[in-house]
Amino acid sequence: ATLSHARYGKANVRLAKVHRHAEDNTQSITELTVRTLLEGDIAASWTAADNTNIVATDTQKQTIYVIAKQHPVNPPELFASILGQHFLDTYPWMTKARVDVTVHRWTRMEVEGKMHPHSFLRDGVEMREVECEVIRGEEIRIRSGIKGLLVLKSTASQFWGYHRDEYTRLPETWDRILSTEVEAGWRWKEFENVEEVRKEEGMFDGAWSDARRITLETFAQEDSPSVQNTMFIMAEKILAAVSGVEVVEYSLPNKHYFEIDLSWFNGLKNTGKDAEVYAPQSDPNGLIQCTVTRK
Ligand SMILES: O=c1[nH]c(=O)c2nn[nH]c2[nH]1
Repeated sequence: ATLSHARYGKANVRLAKVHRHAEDNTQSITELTVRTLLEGDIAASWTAADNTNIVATDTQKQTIYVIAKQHPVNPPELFASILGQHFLDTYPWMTKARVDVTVHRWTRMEVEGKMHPHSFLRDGVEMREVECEVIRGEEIRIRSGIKGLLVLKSTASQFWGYHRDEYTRLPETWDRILSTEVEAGWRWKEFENVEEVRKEEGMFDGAWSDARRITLETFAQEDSPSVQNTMFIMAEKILAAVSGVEVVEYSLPNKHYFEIDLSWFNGLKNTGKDAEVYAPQSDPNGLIQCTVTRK
């Protein structure tokens, strides 16, 4: 048998970094979940039970804490690049470091009309994501994204004109509830090295807030003819807004809210334009995905 591919590391490494701003006596906090995966001259551990070149996953975890202490953890794209490069610089037999960083929300509290200096709330499970690959002798590849952003609109969503045959039961609709949990990603141009990532670090936060704003605004403002068309418009707008991004991807579940026919109850109308009480569906869900490039 042949070992065709091998990588290993530590997943679900959680850390929180407190930033103390002496200038205005406020503090902020960044909470991350980090995953590292290393590749290189490590096959012997799998094939010959020789662990000589294995940097223990615990060592990788300890390294994450040290690098988070010694370097900025924001923007997460820069932190992931620094961490990935550290592994290649420190272990010459490693050829690739994949570092994934998830940023959890701690939104500053507003208390008595003022932004509180050191209190925050978790306003949603929404996460900011970064996937970074640092490969020896190649450019740094970074993909940023949003996950878990749950949205719903109660109208201005349609779905009609689709193929119909003997398998089709779904009635066409010009007015439905639309809900999805946004999973969006944007792939950056390649970076020569960590220094180039650092030089352009200002664009990552802007891209994330542009992508989030565009997603929410487009979702709300489009009288959507389908999930397909609306997500394509979102992707087009992100490409137009963020010059450093080359590819935008969306994966949107269609989290259905079904109308409930109550006509069995003395003819009670609750479908079509009379629909008010709906049945939210945990499953199954539609799943609509796309990749949109500049050209
Ligand atoms: O927006 C939608 N796209 C689809 O492809 C689909 N299929 N069923 N409902 C749907 N809604």
